[in-house]
Amino acid sequence: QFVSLRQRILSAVQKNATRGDPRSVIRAIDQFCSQKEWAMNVGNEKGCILDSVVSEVNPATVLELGTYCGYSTVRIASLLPPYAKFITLEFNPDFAAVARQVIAWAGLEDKVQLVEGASSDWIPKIKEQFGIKTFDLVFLDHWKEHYLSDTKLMEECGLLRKGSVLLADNVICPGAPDYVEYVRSSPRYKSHYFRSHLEYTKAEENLWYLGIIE
Ligand SMILES: O=C(NC/C=C/[C@H]1O[C@@H](Sc2ccncc2)[C@H](O)[C@@H]1O)c1cc([N+](=O)[O-])cc(O)c1O
Ligand SMILES: [Mg+2]
Repeated sequence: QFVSLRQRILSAVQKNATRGDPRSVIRAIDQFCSQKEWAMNVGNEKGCILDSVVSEVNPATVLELGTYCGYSTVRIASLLPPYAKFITLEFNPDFAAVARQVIAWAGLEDKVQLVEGASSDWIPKIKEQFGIKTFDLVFLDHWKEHYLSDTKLMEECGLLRKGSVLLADNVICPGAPDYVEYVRSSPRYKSHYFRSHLEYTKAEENLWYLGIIE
């Protein structure tokens, strides 16, 4: 019968990765997506940039928008200090179900809370539901047309502070032009981009790094 791409990614992890070894989970997904079928994981090239930003920020609180199969969730969670609080929001229950199993295979289920639902519904509830004041790091990788509205919503909900870092995937491809325009023209943000390539391809892409300066 038909097996979905997300199921094939999960099977590749269960077949080729070692339980409790996050790096082997990442490698298994990257091998599957570069050799068998493309999927919209952030991938290894941009993933290394993500790793360096996580290591540099060394965040106590992290929010990921768009879990998908949990690839970037595993990359981030494997680098966090023990006391860190990491929330990842996923709208699609089928992707959430696969991501939970990928995160568990990596042995990181205690490091991250996967919350199902829409970011626009959950962002206003995070403070009281999870006891988080502000986020040190936010990784945006969900619907590109929601980057701007969700960033404004996080500002309005007081979830961002001076020093918070926002890292956005796909500002070139598929693109988030309104978001780039807003942050580039806002005095609140110091921004720059990391040149890279679209996952598993040679297409030009950037990760968009934003530091909140006031
Ligand atoms: O479309 C892309 N990503 C959209 C990702 C969406 C993910 O986030 C939620 S939506 C949601 C909504 C609200 N709250 C949480 C999650 C979806 O269920 C999916 O898991 C994309 C596309 C390409 N590409 O090349 O076409 C490359 C990429 O790297 C991409 O990230
Ligand atoms: Mg992406």
